[in-house]
Amino acid sequence: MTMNNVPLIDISPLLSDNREDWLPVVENIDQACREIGFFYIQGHGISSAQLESMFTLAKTFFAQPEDIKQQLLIANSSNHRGWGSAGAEQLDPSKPSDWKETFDMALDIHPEHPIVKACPQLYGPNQYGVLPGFQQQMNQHYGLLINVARRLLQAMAIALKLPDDFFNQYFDDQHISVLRMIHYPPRPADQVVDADAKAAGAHTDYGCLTLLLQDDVGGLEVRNAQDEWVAAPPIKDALVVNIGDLMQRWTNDYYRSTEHRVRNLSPGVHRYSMPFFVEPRYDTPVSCIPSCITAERDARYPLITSGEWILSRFAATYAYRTQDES
Ligand SMILES: O=C(O)CCC(=O)C(=O)O
Ligand SMILES: [Fe+2]
Repeated sequence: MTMNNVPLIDISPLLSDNREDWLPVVENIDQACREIGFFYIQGHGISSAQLESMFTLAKTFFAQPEDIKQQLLIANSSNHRGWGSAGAEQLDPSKPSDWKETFDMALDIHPEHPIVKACPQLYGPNQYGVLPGFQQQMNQHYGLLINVARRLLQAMAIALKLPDDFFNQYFDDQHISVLRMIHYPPRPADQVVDADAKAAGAHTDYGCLTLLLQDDVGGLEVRNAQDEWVAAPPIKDALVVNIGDLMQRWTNDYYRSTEHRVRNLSPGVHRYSMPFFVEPRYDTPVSCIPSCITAERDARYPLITSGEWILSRFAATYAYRTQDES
């Protein structure tokens, strides 16, 4: 049976002490990764109240005055942290800019730390601004999400016949996962957009996995293996998980990094979402996993490090970076 829609998987058995209980979940995850590259998870253990509180926080954050947010401009950050204004990120270069503002944070590491010296484009301090409790709440949520991600990565390692900690060994205290908050405001009334404009253009994600929390507005669409755009509507308290390009490469294209987009929203509607981009430490060697090199499929990709890969993708996506470079 092939999947036309995005399946829903209860991952709570992954917390069982009995390894046998994990296997059906491992299989379901593996199948979803191979067939559509997208699935919903429930039973992830993050409470409804916690998820709600994050939307409240996002609304409060983005409602701050423009000049306060300007002080956190991501374009002024050497390591890609902070606020991005509407139009800064263009996911589909052939279409008018996405209409959204963003806030990115990751592990907060002191500028003098050796890893920051080694790779200053990906490590270093966050910019939080002045909103009381913001730093704590973001970091707390980041901690909850990385734990869910680690559970999924362990399940994938088992499915791919690797040691349990194969992926997680690269998710120690120096991984480069990013928690992003997104606000899609209504487009200005006088902005001319063509009929197929999107709130977020069609794209794939760069990293290993993305765990997405979306509000109840809807609009997320996923391109399935039959090349049809299918809706991935909000399911209360579920997270949407998808495979990114780096994991596709690591699995020699067995796991699919699937295109997705966000439909243009109705006039006057605000949408909020929070992707957590799960990315291993910058020096992770990514070469095709042995169980993914088969009689039918030779290794398709040479070795690359996670950091090289991510930086090459940043350069292609951000207007402010390409402007800097030209
Ligand atoms: O806002 C959404 O629902 C999706 C966002 C997304 O795909 C991304 O930021 O990579
Ligand atoms: Fe995405």
